[in-house]
Amino acid sequence: AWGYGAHTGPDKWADSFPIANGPRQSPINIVPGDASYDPALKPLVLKYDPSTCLEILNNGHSFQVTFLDDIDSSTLKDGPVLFNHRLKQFHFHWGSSDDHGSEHTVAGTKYPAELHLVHWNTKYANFGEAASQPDGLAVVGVFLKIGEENPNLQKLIDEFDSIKTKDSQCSFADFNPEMLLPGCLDYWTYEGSLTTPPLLESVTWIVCKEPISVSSEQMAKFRSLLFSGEGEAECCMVDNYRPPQPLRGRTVRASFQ
Ligand SMILES: NS(=O)(=O)c1ccc2o/c(=N\O)[nH]c2c1
Ligand SMILES: [Zn+2]
Repeated sequence: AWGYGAHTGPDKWADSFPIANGPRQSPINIVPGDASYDPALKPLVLKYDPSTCLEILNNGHSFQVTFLDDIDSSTLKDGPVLFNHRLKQFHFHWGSSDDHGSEHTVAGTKYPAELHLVHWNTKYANFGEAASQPDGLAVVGVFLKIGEENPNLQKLIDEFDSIKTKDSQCSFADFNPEMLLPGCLDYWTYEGSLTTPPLLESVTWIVCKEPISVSSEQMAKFRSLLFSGEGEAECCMVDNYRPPQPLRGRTVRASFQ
């Protein structure tokens, strides 16, 4: 099975998932100077309902908070997308130290972590269907930057003792992911893919320019989660990021000047 280790990591994914070498893979290095400002891009409209928050889990690749997506209560509209999208889950990617860990980079700058809010286009029946369509998913990426302790991230960290090992989960309610968004929703957008297998080329990426804060101590708590399952040799969940992939002629648009 795929992972982030020497024998299972990103350089090996193409063996089982040949699309890894496809024309619209993610993440990418965003070069602000090369991005083209598009005045036609609308402001992002993110409306999240905390009552749709279901559980927090460790899936062996990251930790994830999943949402009830059977009605239009937590949605993404406008921005670069033409249709309404529903929030399915959010998760993170991070490094083994504070100087790296994000998937996207900005002019080569690596952030210590990156949040992904995963939404699916409601013109399709469900996430699985949407994930196989070129316009099926919209993922909002938010960078984490070392600074003040983030009380909203702390609400997630406080659950980590219950989800330390692979395939553990616990119920988690009334969390509003809006609290994890930066104040300014200026973004870059481009057509890309899932950054983990199956690496499907179905994602409109929406990467926020402004990071949110996380303290170094909070990042250390992220690194206390385990890739390994209960009763297995402990393997710290760190460096669960794919490095930037070739742009292959794609245009990155900016919603701001
Ligand atoms: N890391 S990512 O591109 O946001 C992402 C989002 C949703 C995903 O679902 C997946 N398998 O079912 N992989 C995956 C990666
Ligand atoms: Zn992700």
